[in-house]
Amino acid sequence: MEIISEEILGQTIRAREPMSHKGNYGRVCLIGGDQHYGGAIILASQAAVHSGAGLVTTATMKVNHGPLHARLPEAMVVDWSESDRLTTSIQQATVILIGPGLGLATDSLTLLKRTLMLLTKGQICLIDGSAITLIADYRLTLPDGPTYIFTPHEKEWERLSGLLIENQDRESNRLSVNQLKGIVVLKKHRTEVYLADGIWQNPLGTAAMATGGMGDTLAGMIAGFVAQFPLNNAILAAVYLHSYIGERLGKAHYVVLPSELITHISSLMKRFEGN
Ligand SMILES: NC(=O)C1=CN([C@@H]2O[C@H](COP(=O)(O)OP(=O)(O)OC[C@H]3O[C@@H](n4cnc5c(N)ncnc54)[C@H](OP(=O)(O)O)[C@@H]3O)[C@@H](O)[C@H]2O)[C@@H](O)CC1
Ligand SMILES: Nc1ncnc2c1ncn2[C@@H]1O[C@H](COP(=O)(O)OP(=O)(O)O)[C@@H](O)[C@H]1O
Ligand SMILES: [Mg+2]
Repeated sequence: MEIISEEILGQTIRAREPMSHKGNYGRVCLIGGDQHYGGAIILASQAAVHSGAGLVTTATMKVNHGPLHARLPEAMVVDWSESDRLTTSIQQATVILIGPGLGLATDSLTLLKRTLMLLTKGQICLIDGSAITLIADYRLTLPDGPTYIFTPHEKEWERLSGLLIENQDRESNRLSVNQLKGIVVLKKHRTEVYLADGIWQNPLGTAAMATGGMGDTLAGMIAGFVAQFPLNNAILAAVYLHSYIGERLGKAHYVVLPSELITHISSLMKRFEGN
């Protein structure tokens, strides 16, 4: 197992080409946020925009549209029950993130199944939060073609892999990840990233980050990073930077609010950008 270091940031985050435009920085479609968990998809969307994703569309329950737009006018919104618009948004996306605040209702399950069916080769699909629990509970199979990134916390990983938290050692995790045919970011105090060809551990992070919405924020950051940068490095850099900011804020704050962490992403990306 290798340890992620600060160099990953300069190796991954590139200075922008002067002649580039928003279309060069990825189209991210985020799907989630029911009547109880609108905050989760708002945080994920903010994190994707602040990480530099070129175009962000958020498909969420209609009740969340006003709150989302009030905080993040940069995002486009789609009513997740409008199936034609949703289909177009998914088809046009280079990166799809599904799960933050999606909930476990029948409509959420239907939405997840429909999203999975629409995915095509070359797209990157991040699966977080409720989407992980639904895939585990209903044993959904994922179509071949897209690249999948799962971002479970330990309990979600227990549901998905069948490994009890106390049995989640690296060898057992590796075997389960291999069966999933995806990348797994196993979130905990020292998050582990299971890539196809190696396991990386995040050396950063603090208990000041143990607050609702922190994982939704990471999911949005990873979505923004993989929309712009090469896959494996993008995941490692997003995981590292999320905790780097969390640790810094944690020195002066008892608890780090995800919405505060998000406001620091872009300035730190600028500080660490490589040529
Ligand atoms: N503002 C919003 O809208 C927010 C919306 N959210 C959305 O809510 C949805 C449900 O997600 P969820 O994570 O809150 O609930 P769930 O999947 O039941 O897991 C909790 C269970 O797992 C256990 N557990 C064990 N180890 C753990 C670990 N390392 N990290 C965390 N938990 C661990 C834990 O143990 P316990 O607390 O009982 O000790 C408990 O039994 C999802 O869509 C998410 O996006 C949230 O992001 C919050 C902010
Ligand atoms: N004690 C801790 N030390 C380091 N990081 C933590 C700690 N507690 C939580 N985190 C981080 O916060 C995030 C929590 O994710 P998750 O449980 O999915 O939150 P939520 O679903 O509420 O957004 C993960 O990135 C995790 O690594
Ligand atoms: Mg979560």
